[in-house]
Amino acid sequence: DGWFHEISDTMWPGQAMALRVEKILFAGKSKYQDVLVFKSTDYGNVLVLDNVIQVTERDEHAYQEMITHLAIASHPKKQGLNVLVVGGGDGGVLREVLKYGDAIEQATLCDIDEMVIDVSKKYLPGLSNGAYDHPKVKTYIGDGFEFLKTYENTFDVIITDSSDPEGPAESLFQEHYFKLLNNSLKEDGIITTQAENIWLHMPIIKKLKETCSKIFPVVQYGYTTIPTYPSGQIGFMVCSKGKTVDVTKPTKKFTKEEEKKLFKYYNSEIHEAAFVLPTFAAVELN
Ligand SMILES: NCCCN[C@H]1CC[C@H](NCCCN)CC1
Repeated sequence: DGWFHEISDTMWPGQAMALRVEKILFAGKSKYQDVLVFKSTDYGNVLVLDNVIQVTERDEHAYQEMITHLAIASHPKKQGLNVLVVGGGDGGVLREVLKYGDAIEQATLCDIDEMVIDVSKKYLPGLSNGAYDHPKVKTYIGDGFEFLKTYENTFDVIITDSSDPEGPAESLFQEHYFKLLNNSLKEDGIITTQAENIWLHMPIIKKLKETCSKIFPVVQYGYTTIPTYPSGQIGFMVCSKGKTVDVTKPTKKFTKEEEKKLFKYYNSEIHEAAFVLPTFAAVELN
């Protein structure tokens, strides 16, 4: 019928986001998952993995900016930042990391699926926006879980930009992974992970917050609004290794002019507002 329907009986039963398809641009199978890219009539190009919408050109900033800046903008360190992205092969998070310019010493990305990086560069070039060719960027193809085991006390910020718990990213939701993250962080280090939707996944979010709270002194669930993810909202678990770090307050102050130039979604007010929950979620998570 010329429409893509994001149907999942397990992850979002009885509902589905539908996008009208103008043209299929790529359809293939990587070592890990089905990869589809189509040109939509109203949301730009769309990347789909195993029938789950990952990014659309029209609304991807809402996710990429918030998962990145809730962490980096609240980090106490302002120079020499060493940032790792686990997953995020589409390159959007990497683009956001580089907006800190000279404050970034090194930006590393580790994604398990090279096909995602290749098709994103080709069909959604605005996401990485050249980040993969930046001198401060290093890219690894591999399992983020294994990658982290080789780094101790190395990163100031680790962003886990993963797909859903069902599929190749399953291990990135387990307690052991958060222990690895903690071990790879320097003091005062901050992590953010994709942490699901309050309308659909309260049990997963609650479990994730409990798991993180065993390991990190600071654990906060913050969220963004985004039309093409199920129920139009998705959150991030933002944790700090430093108990005096308040991840709900940006320490990096951009001017209003800078914010208008740099971002489509993020600003210092929405940074704080992102952690204010509707009552049905607050009673479960606070
Ligand atoms: N760099 C952007 C990748 C974004 N990952 C996606 C985030 C949404 C998710 N499905 C919706 C999850 C439902 N709460 C798939 C992976």
